[in-house]
Amino acid sequence: MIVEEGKIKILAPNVNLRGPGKIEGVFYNRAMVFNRDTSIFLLYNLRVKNALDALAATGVRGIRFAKELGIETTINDKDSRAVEIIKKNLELNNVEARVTNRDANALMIEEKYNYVDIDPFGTPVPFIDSAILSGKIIGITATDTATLGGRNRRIVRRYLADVCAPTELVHEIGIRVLLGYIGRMAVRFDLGIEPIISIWQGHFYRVYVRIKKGVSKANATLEKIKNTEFGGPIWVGEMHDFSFLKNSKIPEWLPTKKILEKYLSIWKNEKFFLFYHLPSISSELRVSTPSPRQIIENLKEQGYEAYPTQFSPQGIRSNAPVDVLKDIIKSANSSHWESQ
Ligand SMILES: C[S@@+](CC[C@H](N)C(=O)[O-])C[C@H]1O[C@@H](n2cnc3c(N)ncnc32)[C@H](O)[C@@H]1O
Repeated sequence: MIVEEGKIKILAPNVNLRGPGKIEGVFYNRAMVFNRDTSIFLLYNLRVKNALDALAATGVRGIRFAKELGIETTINDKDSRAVEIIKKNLELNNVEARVTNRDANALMIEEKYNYVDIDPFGTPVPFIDSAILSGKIIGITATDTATLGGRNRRIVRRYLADVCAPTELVHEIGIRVLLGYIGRMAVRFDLGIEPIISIWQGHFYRVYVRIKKGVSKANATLEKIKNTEFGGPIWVGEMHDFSFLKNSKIPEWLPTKKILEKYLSIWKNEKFFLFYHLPSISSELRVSTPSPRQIIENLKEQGYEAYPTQFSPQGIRSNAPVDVLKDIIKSANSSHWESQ
């Protein structure tokens, strides 16, 4: 089957239209178009010279790097059937890239890249050490979201963490477990990390991280990894690079441009550690939940910062203390009844 994505066409022997699934063989996952678009978005704005698509399957991501961005790309998969498909797909798109048939870890230990992409089935843990050593910037997908968020506490230890969060916070905690893990692995090599974008969409997390050399960067990274009331160790620093996001542009041709626009408008201000979940606070107060937009306005009127979050349409990120928020919710409820 031939599928189109962005500016390329892909010969895909197995196509998965929804969710991560467990299809055998070389497969193309339609549910990951947004995931791939975020890497095109990042590299379009960072303008790197070379990149490694370390776990490539059909090669769709790496071929997009080469064709859409003109990046010198190495496309790798340890499965020789995948490598055959990748070569055919390069021909199909009339574009060149280096294709390798190696174990990704062996390749990354030997070679350095401006950007390294790790997009495995399930957990990225087996590839993180070598990705940190190979890439100046790394993009990591994790589809083991239940594990990372602590819903499977038995195996969250895979990330050397122990967390337990209320349902509404599970995905932010999960991303912070992942960032915390990458950070702790980096500091062992006297390296530090700086997140550029952190993403949750349905069944995956995706983080883009700069790897910074030096003891001071490693120390600064450790400062941002702590135990919290929801367990740990987790990343407690910012999840995004706001100056990068502020100056970034979305390429016109991305198939999920509209979705990315929505996310970007949220990421640009997605500050602070965790968020307030309005329905939880309202139910504690036994009142109804006002609209998040109204609460954000009220908080701003009182001089606080307040923003939406990608993790919940009913969530608000703010530097206001919870009591201020409770007062606002209560008065929103009484003015609602007065106006009836
Ligand atoms: C989820 S798929 C990659 C999907 C692809 N990045 C995309 O965007 O469509 C994971 C791929 O990793 C490959 N793989 C698994 N372990 C590997 C290893 N140790 N070294 C290289 N490739 C590996 C598998 O053969 C599979 O094709």
